[in-house]
Amino acid sequence: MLVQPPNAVAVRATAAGKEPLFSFGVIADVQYADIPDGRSFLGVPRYYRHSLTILQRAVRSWNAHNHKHPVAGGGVRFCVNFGDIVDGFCPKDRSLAAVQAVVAEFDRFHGPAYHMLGNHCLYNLPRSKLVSLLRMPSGRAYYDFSPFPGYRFVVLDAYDFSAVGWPRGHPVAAAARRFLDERNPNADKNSPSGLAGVDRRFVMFNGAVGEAQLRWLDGVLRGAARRREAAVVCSHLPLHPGAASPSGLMWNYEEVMRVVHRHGCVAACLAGHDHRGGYGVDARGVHHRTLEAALECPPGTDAFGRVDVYPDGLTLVGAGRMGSTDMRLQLHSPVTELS
Ligand SMILES: Nc1ccn([C@@H]2O[C@H](COP(=O)(O)OP(=O)(O)OC[C@H](O)CO)[C@@H](O)[C@H]2O)c(=O)n1
Repeated sequence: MLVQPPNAVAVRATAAGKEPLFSFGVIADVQYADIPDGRSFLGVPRYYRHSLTILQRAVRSWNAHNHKHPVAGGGVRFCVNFGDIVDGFCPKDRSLAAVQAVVAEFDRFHGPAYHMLGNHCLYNLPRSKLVSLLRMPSGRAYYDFSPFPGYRFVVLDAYDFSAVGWPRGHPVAAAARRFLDERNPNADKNSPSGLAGVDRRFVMFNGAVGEAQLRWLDGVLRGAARRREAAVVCSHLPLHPGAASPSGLMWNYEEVMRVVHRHGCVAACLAGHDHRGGYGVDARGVHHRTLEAALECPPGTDAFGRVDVYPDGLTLVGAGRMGSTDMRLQLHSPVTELS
């Protein structure tokens, strides 16, 4: 059975020729640092300064769209930054200034910016400091908000259970380290060498949603389903093997997706982290879009986007290296049994 949110009633038109209900801006993996260009561990060029220019162009584009389309209730109402605001190579005495420089660019956007934590954020600054600098509305790194009647956005903390971002000796860091030791035999736990298929996700630069956050997610989605809201889940780490390389996935993506599928109200899961980007639809009809990184765009190129939300789906309008993706609503009846 197809379940639709209240404002989907009787509207089955495609995006063409229709005004969106509202739009939001997206950008991922800015990884800004005021340092010369470099390369990833695997040799992919990274443009640490140019990524800030891309963010500036993104903000100008979102603001200009609102100027051109001053639709009542519509327009680019907010933007979402999918994490890794600063790069791990940023000299640590300049981490704070780098994050502040990026936040200052988001402040030029004429609406709220919603952030999430990535591994590179946590290489630079303590999570409590980041939660405050990034003005996370709940005072913690996971939260939800409703930007438009009938819609709910959920932001996950993908490093809630992780070996990064917790002080040495912290019980979470110690437990996450034991978790990795049991699954990754390499001395360097950032290396997926020898791991096969989705087991390649068991590396230190990934993490998981912890038990308390899973219970919170269950409650938020239960409430959304009861109110017949359509939900969008935002996470630094991708949640579907069809939309990312195995080494980029969240450790417990299956557990998170069981909660997501249980309520039948999630239209799409959006993510960053896997810089090449990806897209797939899972067996329950949930769209998974991993966004291309700003960091790996050579000067003169871009990677950011705008998502137009229609009663029957979401359309990502990508700029530059961020491809456009049409995601029609396929919400299903809730799954009552865990599979
Ligand atoms: N095989 C590897 C890969 C990486 N590392 C080290 O791990 C740290 C994080 O890697 P990095 O590529 O910078 O992580 P990102 O979050 O930018 O990107 C994630 C991937 O794209 C997911 O698909 C860094 O210190 C690397 O040197 C490693 O040791 N061995």
